[in-house]
Amino acid sequence: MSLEVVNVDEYELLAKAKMSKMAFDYFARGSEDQVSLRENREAFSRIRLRPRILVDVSNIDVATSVMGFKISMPIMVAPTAHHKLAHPEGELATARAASAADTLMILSSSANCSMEEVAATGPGVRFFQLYVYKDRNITITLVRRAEQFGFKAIVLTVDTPRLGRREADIKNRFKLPSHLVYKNLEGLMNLEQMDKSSHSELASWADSHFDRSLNWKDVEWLQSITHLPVLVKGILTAEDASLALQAGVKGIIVSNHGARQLDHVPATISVLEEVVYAVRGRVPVFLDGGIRRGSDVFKALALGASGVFVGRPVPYALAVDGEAGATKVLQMLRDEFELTMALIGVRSVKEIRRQHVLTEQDSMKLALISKL
Ligand SMILES: Cc1cc2nc3c(=O)[nH]c(=O)nc-3n(C[C@H](O)[C@H](O)[C@H](O)COP(=O)(O)O)c2cc1C
Ligand SMILES: CCCCC(=O)C(=O)O
Repeated sequence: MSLEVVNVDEYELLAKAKMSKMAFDYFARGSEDQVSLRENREAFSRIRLRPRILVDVSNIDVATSVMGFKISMPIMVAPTAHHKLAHPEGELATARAASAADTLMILSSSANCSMEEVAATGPGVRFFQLYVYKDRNITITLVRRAEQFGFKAIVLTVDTPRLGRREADIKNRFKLPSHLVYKNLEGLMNLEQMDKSSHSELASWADSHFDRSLNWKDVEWLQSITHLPVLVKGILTAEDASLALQAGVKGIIVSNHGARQLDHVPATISVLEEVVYAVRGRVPVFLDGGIRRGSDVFKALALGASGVFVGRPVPYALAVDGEAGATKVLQMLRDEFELTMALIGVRSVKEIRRQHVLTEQDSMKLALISKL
């Protein structure tokens, strides 16, 4: 297929043309009124860049290291469920693309491929994303498998005691096609068993199986059953960042679940700095939500993130062009990030500074000071 895709967003339109309405809406939409979904993007556009000129940028190094693992760039793959809805190779194609880009991937616990299958695609730095189910033995088994199949950390998603209200899925009566399964959970639970209170099978499934009682004590419990580092994904406030540190987590992902959970929460890029401030360098802070350009990556790093994760663009690109599409998404973001660095006058990730960006709050403060 000769397609000249020149930016990440173009994959969304191409994917829409290829996928069923039910599948596309599942990937694309946020919850309720899509306020946070829009805001995740718009908040990036309100941040301005402050380039420095006449810096020798003939050599630029975008490589970094995340929790002790060297990767080629601070751009990684977020856990998104059901990649076989996008492409028959599912998460296997994603894993190959992440490895080829020499970057890190988080495998969703709701993937259509198992940890074992993903591990068998070859070497790669991979974390496993965990939901905690009512039956704790399932969680223990998943953690053991993550250890066994070489996953390097557990990413506990903490913003989903219940599924957010995704009205497109309700209208479309979202249902996973019968040939696709929650591969990591096969044999561990009755996958058919769910209350039918919602027209979305996803919501019914989550509401039947997710443990709504999950709390900070369980974060400590999770760490007590594994030697793998535990990160929490879904922190949006300084208060919770402090509690996460008290609970002993090894990393924090600032995330609003791609605006699919509580609507009207702020964009993740708008709250990153308060979390970074609360954490004060004790553990790495990452961000996901609305990353579509290399300049978004730069802005997140300038505001204190150690790296970012990309969600929807990966399944969109898979739908359009399989593994090659996912590879291209990572390559385009990397190239744009490198170009942004060059035009801003920084040569390595370490040289990115807070002074390279101007937020709305900065502008307000400057305006106030100038009136004094
Ligand atoms: C289709 C889809 C499925 C997702 N599945 C999961 C999941 O299984 N576990 C999880 O922790 N987050 C999940 N997320 C949230 C992503 O990890 C991530 O927070 C979000 O997609 C980032 O925003 P972006 O899509 O704007 O890049 C999902 C998001 C989408 C869009
Ligand atoms: C049952 C959870 C499905 C995956 C998920 O987290 C999402 O669709 O956002």
